[in-house]
Amino acid sequence: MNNQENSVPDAEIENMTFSYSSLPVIDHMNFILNSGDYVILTGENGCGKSTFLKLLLGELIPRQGKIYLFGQTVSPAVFRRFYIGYVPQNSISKNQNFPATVGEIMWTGLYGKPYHKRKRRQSEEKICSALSELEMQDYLGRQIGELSGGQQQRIMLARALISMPQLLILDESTAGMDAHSLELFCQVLEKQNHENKLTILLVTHGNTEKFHGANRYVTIENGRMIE
Ligand SMILES: Nc1ncnc2c1ncn2[C@@H]1O[C@H](COP(=O)(O)OP(=O)(O)OP(=O)(O)O)[C@@H](O)[C@H]1O
Repeated sequence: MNNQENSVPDAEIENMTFSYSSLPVIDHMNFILNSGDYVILTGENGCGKSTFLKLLLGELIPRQGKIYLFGQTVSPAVFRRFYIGYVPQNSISKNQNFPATVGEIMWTGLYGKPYHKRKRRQSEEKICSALSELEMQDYLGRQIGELSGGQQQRIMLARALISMPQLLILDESTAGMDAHSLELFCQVLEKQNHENKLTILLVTHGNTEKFHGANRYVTIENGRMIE
C-alpha cells in the first residue's frame, strides 16, 4: 500500500519526550517519515538513536507526546496489520553455533504470509530471488553461523525484504561490514526505494556517503531531530 495516495505518513512523532529515570534522552521531538522516503539517521554516540527506534517500535513508551505508524497509534494491532521490516546490528556473529541454515532463516521471513504454506513453490522462488539479489543464492543449505558478518547481514536484509514490508528499519546493520557486502547492501536498498517505493529509515554511525539515493539526512541533537 502506498500511503502517498491518502497522504498519511508512514510514521509521525508529535512532541515526544522520553527519559530513562532521571536521564533525559528525547526532548519534545517532532518527526515525519513520509511514504517513499529514504532517511539516514546519524548522531553522536549516546544521542538517542536506538532509544528513538525502540519508541517507534513500541518497545518503550514516551513520557509525553504521540507516535503514529501508518496513521494509527502504536499497538500490537498495527504490527499485525502493517509489515515493518527490521534489520538489527549483526547479532548472529555473537552466536557462531546458532542452529539454523540460511534457508531456515529465510523461511522465517515468510511466516504469517498467505502463500507461506499453501504455495511452497512460490515461496521458494521468492527466497531464491531475494538471495540472488544479494549474491547469496549458493548458501541456502549453509549454517548461518559459518558465514562472515557481512554475509550474515546480507541474509538478514534478504529475509526482511521477502516479507514485503511497507517500512524497513535498519539499526546499525552495516557496522563493521566488508566493502563488497556494503556495496551490495546499499545497491539493494537504493533499488528497493526507487523501484518499489519502499520507505527506509536507516541508522548509521558513518559511511553516509555510501547510501546512494537517500533523500533525507537527519541527526538527533539534544533530544531533537535536526534535518
Ligand atoms: N536501558 C537504559 N537505561 C538507562 N539508560 C540508558 C538505557 N539505554 C540507553 N541509555 C542511555 O540513554 C542514552 C541514549 O542511548 P542510545 O542507546 O539510545 O544512544 P545511541 O545514539 O543509539 O548510541 P550509540 O550510537 O552508541 O548506539 C545514553 O546516554 C545511554 O547510556
